[in-house]
Amino acid sequence: MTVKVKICGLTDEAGVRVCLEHRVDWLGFNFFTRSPRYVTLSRAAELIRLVRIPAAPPGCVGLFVEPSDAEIAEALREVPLDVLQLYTSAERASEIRTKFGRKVWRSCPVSSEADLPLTTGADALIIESCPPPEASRPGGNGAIFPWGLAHGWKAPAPWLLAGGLNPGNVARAIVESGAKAVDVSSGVEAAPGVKDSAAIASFVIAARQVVSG
Ligand SMILES: O=C(O)c1ccccc1NCC(=O)[C@H](O)[C@H](O)COP(=O)(O)O
Repeated sequence: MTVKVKICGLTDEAGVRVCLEHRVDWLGFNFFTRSPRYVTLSRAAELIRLVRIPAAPPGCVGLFVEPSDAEIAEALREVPLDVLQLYTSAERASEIRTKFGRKVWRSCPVSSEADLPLTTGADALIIESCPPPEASRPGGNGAIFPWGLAHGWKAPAPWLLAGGLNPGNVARAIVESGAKAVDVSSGVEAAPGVKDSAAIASFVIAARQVVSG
């Protein structure tokens, strides 16, 4: 089975276009205002208009950190998001899923086997490393966790592996974790918030060379 790929934190047309060329499965737009990858709702909507052209467009994912209902409602009014990626508790994720009738992916910080969730109110889970103590944001820090932790995990939902992946380590990460889908942001950038088209292309090619499951 070909591994699916999400490229997160897109901010410009060049990044979106290289994702389309390489048939990336999901594009991520970051609505956390303190992120170097933050995009306004209108900018995300503008970029998404570019991807509605192909016959099989990628899914569009909006990333939120502890969002209020009002924040989600406004985003959904302005941006045609397929998925809400949430940094929040399982209970709040489930509540948002019910309230807004939209697919919800919950980001779960993992540093040991005990952190791997066994239940979920979400449609999918993104498992990634815990933020370093000095971090100013809960994700997008480029930190990794021991990928092998996920191997025997009885995941309660489909899941994506994230955190510190890059073109040079993604193949090994897939093999060691057994992931069927991967998510990257800082590992395909030339500088925080500036996507590198060549790195995006190399990442997708490297991930898809691995046969998972
Ligand atoms: O990227 C950010 O600045 C960010 C801010 C707040 C919450 C999450 C954030 N990023 C997470 C992601 O972009 C991805 O979904 C994923 O975790 C990959 O992160 P990375 O380690 O940078 O590849």
